[in-house]
Amino acid sequence: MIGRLNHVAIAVPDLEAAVLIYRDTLGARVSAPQDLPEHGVTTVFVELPNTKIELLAPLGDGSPIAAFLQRVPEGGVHHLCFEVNDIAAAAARLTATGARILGDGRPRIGAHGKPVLFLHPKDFVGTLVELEEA
Ligand SMILES: C[C@@H](C(=O)O)C(=O)SCCNC(=O)CCNC(=O)[C@H](O)C(C)(C)COP(=O)(O)OP(=O)(O)OC[C@H]1O[C@@H](n2cnc3c(N)ncnc32)[C@H](O)[C@@H]1OP(=O)(O)O
Ligand SMILES: [Co+2]
Repeated sequence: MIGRLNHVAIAVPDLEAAVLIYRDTLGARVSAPQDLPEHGVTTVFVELPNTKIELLAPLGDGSPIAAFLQRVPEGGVHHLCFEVNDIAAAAARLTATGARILGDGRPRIGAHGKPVLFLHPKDFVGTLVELEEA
């Protein structure tokens, strides 16, 4: 069911510092920051030949990454995003197995303008999983 690895997300306390590391120290191509108020994050994408790294900083009150950054103040790997062809079919299959979809269970439009949903890390060997419709 899952296809390509769309991105690996890293939650960071300081987006500018993280951009310097990826752009200047590691020499990667880095996008401009994008505020996504409906997701409570600001994102920067690092473009690699085979996938992307999503740098995530909290935006506004009640950001879903706030508690994570309290636990890991220096930042760390936050989620993996896999592509699926049909997100409604993927959601139906996953809920049938008992996996928990986070939020209201319905896909929302993600950073690439496509529907995304998130799966509870406790159901996926301790890793928060995002699915994005390809
Ligand atoms: C726009 C976009 C895009 O790419 O298109 C994005 O990615 S937006 C990316 C930001 N949006 C999201 O992440 C949306 C989905 N995420 C959420 O709803 C939340 O972050 C949760 C995953 C529910 C976690 O929330 P929070 O940390 O406040 O809850 P909590 O403290 O009760 O955590 C419950 C348990 O899950 C663990 N836990 C929390 N976050 C985790 C993570 N990222 N990876 C692995 N485990 C994690 C905690 O340690 C805790 O374990 P213990 O019970 O053992 O202590
Ligand atoms: Co993501």
